Amino acid sequence: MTTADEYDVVVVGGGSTGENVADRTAAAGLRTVVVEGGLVGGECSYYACMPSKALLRPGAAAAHARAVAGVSVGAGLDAAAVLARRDSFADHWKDEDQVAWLDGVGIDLVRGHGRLIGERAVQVDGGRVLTARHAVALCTGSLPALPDLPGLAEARPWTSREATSARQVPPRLAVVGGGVVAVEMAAAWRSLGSEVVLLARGPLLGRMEPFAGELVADGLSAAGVEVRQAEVTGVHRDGEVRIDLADGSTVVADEVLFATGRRPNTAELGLESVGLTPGSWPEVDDSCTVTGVPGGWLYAAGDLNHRALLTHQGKYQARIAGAAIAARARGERIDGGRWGAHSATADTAGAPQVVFTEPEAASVGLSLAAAEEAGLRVRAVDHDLGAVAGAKLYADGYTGRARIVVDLDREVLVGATFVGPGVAELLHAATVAVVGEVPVARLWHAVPAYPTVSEIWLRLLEAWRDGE
Ligand SMILES: Cc1cc2nc3c(=O)[nH]c(=O)nc-3n(C[C@H](O)[C@H](O)[C@H](O)COP(=O)(O)OP(=O)(O)OC[C@H]3O[C@@H](n4cnc5c(N)ncnc54)[C@H](O)[C@@H]3O)c2cc1C
Ligand SMILES: NC(=O)c1ccc[n+]([C@@H]2O[C@H](COP(=O)([O-])OP(=O)(O)OC[C@H]3O[C@@H](n4cnc5c(N)ncnc54)[C@H](O)[C@@H]3O)[C@@H](O)[C@H]2O)c1
Repeated sequence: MTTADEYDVVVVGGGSTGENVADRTAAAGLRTVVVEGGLVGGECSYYACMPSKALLRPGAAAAHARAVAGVSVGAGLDAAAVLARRDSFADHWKDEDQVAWLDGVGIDLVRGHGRLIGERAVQVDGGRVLTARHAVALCTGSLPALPDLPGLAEARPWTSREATSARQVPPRLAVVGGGVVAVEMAAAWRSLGSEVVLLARGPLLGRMEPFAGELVADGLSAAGVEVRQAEVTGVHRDGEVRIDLADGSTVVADEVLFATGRRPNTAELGLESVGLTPGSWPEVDDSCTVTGVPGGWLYAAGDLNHRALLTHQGKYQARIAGAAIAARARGERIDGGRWGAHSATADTAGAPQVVFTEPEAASVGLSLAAAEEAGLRVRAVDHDLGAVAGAKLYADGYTGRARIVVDLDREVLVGATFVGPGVAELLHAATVAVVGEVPVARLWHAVPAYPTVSEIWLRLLEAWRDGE
């Protein structure tokens, strides 16, 4: 027998995105429930951002210390201590704290697998039915996508989950892919002592400026990772793993990580009950309202809508969607214009991302290629980051590069990229410049302190002025 529970808002998926949608709708006085089938907090807390950055930070800290003459650092990392610190950043894979937070802000939690069964109705584990007076927000995230290769399933490959939660350092690790997960996990496990081979079928970090992938590849090679251009044709496990490559050679490893992208977590979500296709990425407008379903009651935010697969962008979409749900519930108009209160404009115009390798790669907005593809009249201005006094002080022999992409018609930045040690914290200034559409002429008055790495801004502006 099923029982019906009526809420104002039903959120399916309590990852970082779902938590933030619920936070906003509950704060607006709407009775909100979160349905979560795993751990409240989702991938970011337990199998993605937090554990991966906890694995990467010790190697980066050691590399930065080694790059300053006179500082003495031991040979390697204490892997057991690094893994223990990682465990604590993953809250030991327990979600009590996040459940307590939901409770504290008055959001109900129903544990189980949620599935749409029609308009404004979600069934949990085939039993209890939750109905929504105003909105259902789908925030079920994405799953690792594995290629269809002979022997792969039987070879029990690592996905991002095993790569962030493994308790032993594999002596030999092969990593397949050239995206963010591949380069970060290659760097992390190399720093912990694994022999790592990275098998990429194209340039690394293909969505960033080309120099980002090149400098990150150099950094990985310098750390001892073997970076190979290769197409994997088959995988077999017989104790160890054998990875066959298109050139006829074979790589042998103890574990193989497939970091080959993501697929939507919608196969078992009941999309067919509202006329959508199971297993697809739901299409949304800028307020994260699903466009294929009439009535404006269904939202999809975070990884699930495929706009920008990043925790901070998912949370941004959650704030936007939560505000849109609240506005519609009050009968107010949606402010959906460019940079409007209910428009996730930054997803396409100003989303920042940091790749936490050594060197780091940090970018916001459009690359030169993406800007040109979008039909903008742009000029890229580059500068050597290592030539800046602050960078020379930061690390002996500092190697890095920076680029701004300037829209020639409006004379504003539409993109910026920094690659080098410690550049992550440079990025937010660029995000403010891009999102604020600050005229280049005004940026001259934003004077970077001497001698910081931020003086790269001055060098870039001089290069722009001098037409280099
Ligand atoms: C290795 C790795 C490292 C990353 N590092 C970073 C980083 O440094 N910075 C960054 O910004 N991004 C990073 N990302 C991306 C980031 O993890 C995702 O963008 C983010 O987790 C998406 O959040 P979400 O809430 O949309 O989805 P998820 O975190 O996947 O949450 C979805 C939730 O829904 C639940 N769920 C799914 N289906 C159902 C259902 N039918 N019923 C009930 N519950 C359900 C799941 O259990 C889960 O808790 C990384 C990703 C990976 C793989
Ligand atoms: N620091 C961060 O911000 C961070 C860290 C990790 C992940 N993430 C997010 O998580 C998402 C997933 O990351 P990802 O690295 O898995 O995906 P990705 O889309 O960034 O990269 C996938 C890579 O796999 C390759 N690939 C795909 N199919 C393949 C095949 N059959 N054989 C060989 N190579 C193949 C692609 O060419 C690409 O290089 C990204 O969108 C990223 O934004 C962010």
